[in-house]
Amino acid sequence: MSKILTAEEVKRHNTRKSVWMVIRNEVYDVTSFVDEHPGGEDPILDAAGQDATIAFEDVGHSEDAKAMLKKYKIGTLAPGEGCSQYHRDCTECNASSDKPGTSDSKSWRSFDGGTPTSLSRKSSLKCYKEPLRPMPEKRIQHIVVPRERRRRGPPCAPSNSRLKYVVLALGIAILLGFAYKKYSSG
Ligand code: HEM
Repeated sequence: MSKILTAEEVKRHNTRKSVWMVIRNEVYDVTSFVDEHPGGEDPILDAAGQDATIAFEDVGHSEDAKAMLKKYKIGTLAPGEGCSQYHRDCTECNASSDKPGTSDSKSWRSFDGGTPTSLSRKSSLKCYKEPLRPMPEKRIQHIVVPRERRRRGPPCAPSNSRLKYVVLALGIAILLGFAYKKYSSG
């Protein structure tokens, strides 16, 4: 069974020595991954000890990256603990007393006393919502196919219809040649 962890515990692991973060209510210890992270150590260290759900999703991590998370999971956030705009499920937020902005708020923002810059873009949202489309699609917006590649065949090749006329004309010429030979000899 998954270990239940509090936001306070996660927050303590916010240095290079120990890097914990929350993504969709699951707690990950990614200390050993900091050096291996293909996106460099900075984004991971920036999110250390915090809820990194939106930071993680915003990058448009691949399915492989999402699958890798499993390896680093160490527990699940205690119910209500991560109730902030980064929370997975709005119904939980709405039902809970510790909504963001309230005086007894237990949101990550109030724990940290501020919103990390990478997350501030969505700070007006109450809950984190699944993006409608996978992020990688968003990143590949314009694929321009060079004009030359769109043509079929080399540019100087005779077109099919022109070839037909040439063959027809040759056939007629041969037939006329035979007919002329026959009448002139006979
Ligand atoms: C905590 C677990 C994390 C894992 C397992 C992980 C894994 C990966 C992997 C495998 C890639 C290579 C590209 C891909 O396959 O998507 C990547 C790229 C990247 N990651 Fe992470 N990542 C994690 C957390 C984060 C966080 C919290 C951030 C914060 C913003 C972040 C920012 C980035 C960036 C900026 C790139 C480069 C993207 C690019 O070049 O297009 N990652 N990550």
